[in-house]
Amino acid sequence: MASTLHSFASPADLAGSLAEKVADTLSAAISARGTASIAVSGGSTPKAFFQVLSTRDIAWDKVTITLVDERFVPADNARSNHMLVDANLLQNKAKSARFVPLYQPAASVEEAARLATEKSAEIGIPFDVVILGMGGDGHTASFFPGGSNLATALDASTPRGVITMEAEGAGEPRLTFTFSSLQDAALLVLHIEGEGKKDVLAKAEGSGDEADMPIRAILRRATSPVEIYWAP
Ligand SMILES: O=C1O[C@H](COP(=O)(O)O)[C@@H](O)[C@H](O)[C@H]1O
Repeated sequence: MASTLHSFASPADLAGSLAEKVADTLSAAISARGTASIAVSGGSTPKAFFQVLSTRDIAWDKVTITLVDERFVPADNARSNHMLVDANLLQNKAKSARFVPLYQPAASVEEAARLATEKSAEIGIPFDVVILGMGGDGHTASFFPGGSNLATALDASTPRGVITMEAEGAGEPRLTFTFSSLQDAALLVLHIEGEGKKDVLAKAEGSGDEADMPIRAILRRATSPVEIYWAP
């Protein structure tokens, strides 16, 4: 599917524009169905965007927020994506939104993935908004090069849900929605910042295997247009 690059002069300009686009999309879904859903990424990039989005005046009590992926750590661990969302998005007006975590205490990461699949099934299909990030290795969500379940994660025929992923570059074991869960969002966004990430994107947009740069699966096969938001 096609992608569109939206470039901004600064991360602050990007955060304001993306927050407005997301708020409009969520509000339209609420007007149409009475509810809305958004799956966001963690890492370091989205913090400013989360802070601006949290101040937007929409019916947050009708919005369900979840994560596209999570490290297999509790929410009080500094590596937790839940912690990042809690501290920066579930604040201000967005405090009244419902949050569905991917991590929960379980005997194994596989059991945690099963529980997360069960819990997230209530959110509804497709997501209204998905915000993806991208690592310097071309991973997105927790689709890491060399990942233990990468082929399954990227296979369009894999049922929607949360699966596990382990990879050299991932640190802890991961919980990640599958490609099939994310790729048909009403608004599908790739949010990256910095010159380095722009170079990674250019490489990903070139030829090569999806397994080497898994973001290629989204760029090449997502059903929804990919809106790329970039600032230096
Ligand atoms: O580990 C992760 O990395 C990616 C990219 O993070 P960034 O800090 O380079 O923006 C992130 O999208 C993903 O959610 C996270 O688990």
